[in-house]
Amino acid sequence: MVKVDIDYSVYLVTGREFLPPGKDYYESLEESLQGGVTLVQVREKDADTGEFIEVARRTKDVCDRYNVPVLINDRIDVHLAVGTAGIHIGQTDCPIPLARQLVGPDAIIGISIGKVEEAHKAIDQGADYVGIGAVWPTGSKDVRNKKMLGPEGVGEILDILGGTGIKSVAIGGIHLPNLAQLLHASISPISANHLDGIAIISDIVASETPKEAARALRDLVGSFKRVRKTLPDPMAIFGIPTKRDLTVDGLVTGVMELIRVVKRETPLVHQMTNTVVVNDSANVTLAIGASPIMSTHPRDVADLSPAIGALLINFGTISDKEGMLVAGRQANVNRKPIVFDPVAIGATSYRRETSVDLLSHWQPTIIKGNAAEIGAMAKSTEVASRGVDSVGSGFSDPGAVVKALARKRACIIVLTGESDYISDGSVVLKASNGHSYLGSITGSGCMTGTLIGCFAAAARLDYLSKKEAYEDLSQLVQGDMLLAALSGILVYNVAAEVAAERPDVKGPGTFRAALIDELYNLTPETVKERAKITMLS
Ligand SMILES: Nc1ncnc2c1ncn2[C@@H]1O[C@H](COP(=O)(O)OP(=O)(O)OP(=O)(O)O)[C@@H](O)[C@H]1O
Ligand SMILES: Cc1ncsc1CCO
Repeated sequence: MVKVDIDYSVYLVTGREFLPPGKDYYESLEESLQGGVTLVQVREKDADTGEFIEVARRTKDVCDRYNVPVLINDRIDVHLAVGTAGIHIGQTDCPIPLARQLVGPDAIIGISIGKVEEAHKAIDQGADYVGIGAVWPTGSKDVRNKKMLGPEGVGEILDILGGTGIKSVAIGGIHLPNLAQLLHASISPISANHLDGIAIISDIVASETPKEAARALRDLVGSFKRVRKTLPDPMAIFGIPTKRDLTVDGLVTGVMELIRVVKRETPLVHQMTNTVVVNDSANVTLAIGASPIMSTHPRDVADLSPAIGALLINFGTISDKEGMLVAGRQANVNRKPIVFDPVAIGATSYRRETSVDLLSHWQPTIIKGNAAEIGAMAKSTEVASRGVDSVGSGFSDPGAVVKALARKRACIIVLTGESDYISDGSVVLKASNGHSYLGSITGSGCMTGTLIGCFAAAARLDYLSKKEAYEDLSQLVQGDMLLAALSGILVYNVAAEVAAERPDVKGPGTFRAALIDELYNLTPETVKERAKITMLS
């Protein structure tokens, strides 16, 4: 098989030590090939040379029957003896230039990399593919002293590889439940380069049913790669090929429709939020026509996940981390949208660390924050915070900030303030409704997050009910999440304007009650009349 024809989608790395008791290695291998493994690497850490050659030879015999190439881990002599397709080497093994001299131009050479500098070196030295990892902690390799890359770290490396023709697979801690998260969140921010596949050991080798295990992984990777090829705009984060009308009028019509969907479907919105706003958030959810459930226990949130329409994670009083880890992961598995509100993230190192931890466990759909919070997420020093509040005049170019962060985090970004900015990494919207009273009540931003969650649930239901909805196994969420974010922002701010104009509203206290009433009474037509939206790109 020539190099360019090699399919890296599901790259099995063997490990006889991981076989379930009583399972024969060759039987397991054959079943995994039947399930759709596309490439095999023989990895024998303890075998002596004679045994390694024997295992490699028999592995190649089995793989030849499925037209699947075999690579050898580390041992160029074993590769030469058996005549496999190539080798895989580590950073401390034989250097690529010397290996190339030994194996010749037609053999595949792949190398493990975990850093940006190693990616540059692999390019310079002419690697055919790189194995990027470890993405997450893994039981199959000692990675205690290695930095876990997470999907975002993989994305940074993919940007370096973009346009070079070098293929890429990710490795380390990859399992079916986190695969869609990995594929989606590692799409590189600048060049929209994506993984060519995943390298898997235990999920296949340790399985009693390797055929089914391999098939499930292959179907998901295959679905992802197929869809990425056909996207009209690879920079649009969620890449949903719906016929979105990208004009201000089209967006407003979409918002009006989502308001109706919320009222008609009453989606259940699971909220893990802070103790300051929990009651107000439940009330705004009811006022708009959705149904709130506030729950934090890890077992309870896992049980709830299949039934909810969307999940809000707001770590304002930062006390339910365990539950947040479980709820977010389950939301990804069940393909439910997640709105993440990293309240006061810039204020303490504990909050920053918690955010890193949460976001390495699950992929958010929408991140919403004020200027200080979005600034901290973007590692910008332009805006300062005072506790939960943002201080100062904000970003000089807020549109550019939200767009870049949307690409970096592979999700929708919402920046709130006097004007709000929303981006999916491609489009940038500015929404200028609202009232200064919103800055004078506590939890104003938190309630915005709640409403965005309600509309994310509605957008998903709306998508699933339509004829053009299609099944993509790798989709992390379904539905127009840019529209959901815009809907939450518009509805909240238009209701605030109407409330503030009421003669009985004398200040923040009466405003707070009036705001819930006006959310309850709000019609799609009022939103259309008052919406102030500009499309910045
Ligand atoms: N001066 C203002 N004029 C118009 N709208 C505003 C103003 N201040 C805030 N808003 C609106 O209020 C909502 C919350 O935004 P804000 O940036 O105040 O959140 P926050 O600082 O996170 O709030 P909190 O920490 O109290 O939850 C957004 O929908 C935003 O558009
Ligand atoms: C005041 C406050 N403190 C933690 S969360 C919260 C609500 C507004 O963000």
